[in-house]
Amino acid sequence: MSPVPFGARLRAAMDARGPLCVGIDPHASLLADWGLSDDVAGLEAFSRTVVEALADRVAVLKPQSAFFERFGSRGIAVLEETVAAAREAGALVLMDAKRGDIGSTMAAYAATYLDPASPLFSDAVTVSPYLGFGSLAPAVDLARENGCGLFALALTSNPEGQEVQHAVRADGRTVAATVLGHLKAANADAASRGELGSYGAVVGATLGDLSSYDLATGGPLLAPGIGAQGATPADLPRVFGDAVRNVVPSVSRGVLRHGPDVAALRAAALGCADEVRTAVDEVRTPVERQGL
Ligand SMILES: O=C(O)c1cc(=O)[nH]c(=O)n1[C@@H]1O[C@H](COP(=O)(O)O)[C@@H](O)[C@H]1O
Repeated sequence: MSPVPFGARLRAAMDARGPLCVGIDPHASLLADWGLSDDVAGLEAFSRTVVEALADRVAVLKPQSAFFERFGSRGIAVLEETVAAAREAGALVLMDAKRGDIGSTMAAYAATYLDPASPLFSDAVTVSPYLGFGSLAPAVDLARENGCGLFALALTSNPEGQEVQHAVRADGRTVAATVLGHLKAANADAASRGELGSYGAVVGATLGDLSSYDLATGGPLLAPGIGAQGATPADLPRVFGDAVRNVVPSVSRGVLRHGPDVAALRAAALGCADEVRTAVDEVRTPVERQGL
């Protein structure tokens, strides 16, 4: 039997738990604020607390691999435990690794995150299309095979991204629009079935008006930048327009700063998910609001 596609699983999770992704970003400064040591023991305590607080109630958890990798193999071991525990508790895990390389190497990255036999197997992974979208083909294929998803960097939340992503090609399209076009093609099958696609774009919530871009890729739009980078849930309709229905807002420090108290972490995440729901409801028609 073929696995349920990631897009369908994500839609179900967002409907059930609210449209929110919380990042697990164990910054050294957060470890200190939580009274934890800046070492593997601190990393482990931090990650376990976030999973305990949120994995059974938010739609998506997004461990940021860099903060685990900085502790070497023992940090990766904590990452493995974190992914497994979060999935076990019912969250979808989006590994934030932003991988990208030539196709033959990309196949190994794809196997790392999207092969069920891998200790880092996740529901989805962030990828960089800046070696050419076609170089991601092994990840696109493996994701399809295993019911996983990808989130390709299209319009990132950081201002430096513009020099690459807004660059205009010889045919007049921007680089970012080209990435969005590839994702739309990859999601076409799911769209023809009326389902959310499994191939997402990363589009920063910090970017202001994006009406010059076709964000209707048929897939999810991961929107980092809420909280510490200055965007708020109320900004989402203005930034994403009608595409806001497919937005998965992502917040890391804005929620994590409420730890280590489990109840406070939960309250922060659920409060944020409620704010997102309210903002998204603004652009829904009355018929959609009644679920008709
Ligand atoms: O792919 C991402 O998640 C990502 C893309 C992007 O454009 N901007 C961005 O901030 N991120 C990640 O989202 C998280 C943002 O963290 P906060 O600023 O603390 O909410 C970090 O882990 C970033 O690496």
